[in-house]
Amino acid sequence: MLYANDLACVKGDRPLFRGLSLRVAPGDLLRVAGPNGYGKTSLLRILCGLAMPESGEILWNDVPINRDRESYHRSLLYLGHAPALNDLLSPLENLRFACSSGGDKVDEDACIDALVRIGLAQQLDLPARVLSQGQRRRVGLARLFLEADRKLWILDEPFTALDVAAVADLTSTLSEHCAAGGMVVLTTHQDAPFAKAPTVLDLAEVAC
Ligand SMILES: Nc1ncnc2c1ncn2[C@@H]1O[C@H](COP(=O)(O)OP(=O)(O)OP(=O)(O)O)[C@@H](O)[C@H]1O
Repeated sequence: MLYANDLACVKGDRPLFRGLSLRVAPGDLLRVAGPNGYGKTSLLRILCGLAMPESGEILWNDVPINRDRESYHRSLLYLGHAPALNDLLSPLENLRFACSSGGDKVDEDACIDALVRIGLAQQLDLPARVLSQGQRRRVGLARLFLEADRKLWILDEPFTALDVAAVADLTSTLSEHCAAGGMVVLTTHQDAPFAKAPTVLDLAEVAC
């Protein structure tokens, strides 16, 4: 379970939010909402341990995340808002690199299956620089099929640039992860067709 208690965040000299607490239990899908610049990405990076809050603490299974970062990061998959691709590498090479740098053993056939499943069968060997924005997004999202054993998925704008069918597919994948006892925290500015509406945390309510 992920638990954040009384978080405050300051960027530069500007306080973004304070008094923010949240709890994400197995099966939960939490949508972090709020206008541009209210701190959604900042919060997700804090929850991942990539940035420090001004105050407050974050616990994973009752242990502060900075006390056992390795175990926390083994349970976590974070996809940032911009697909981090090397333009010179193919989708397959990018996916293998992303998985191996995350510490996972990389099975080439599984990577190919994941890319085919996400709709990139025709683009497996193209350099990433020629991919469309939606295809670039899909390369990153293919990790979801490879890392389902990571309980907590933290996803920044995962629906951006996806077409209607891909949005529906991703919605199903996220729902299935939660139904299997996983947890999802995401940001999005668009409505996605979840069968069960996510819990919403609106940063406008804790903004400074
Ligand atoms: N290093 C920094 N120094 C100063 N300000 C920063 C820094 N990093 C982020 N900010 C500011 O913090 C605010 C929150 O940024 P953040 O990316 O978390 O917002 P967001 O809610 O995710 O926005 P969007 O909906 O546009 O993606 C913005 O006003 C941004 O300019």
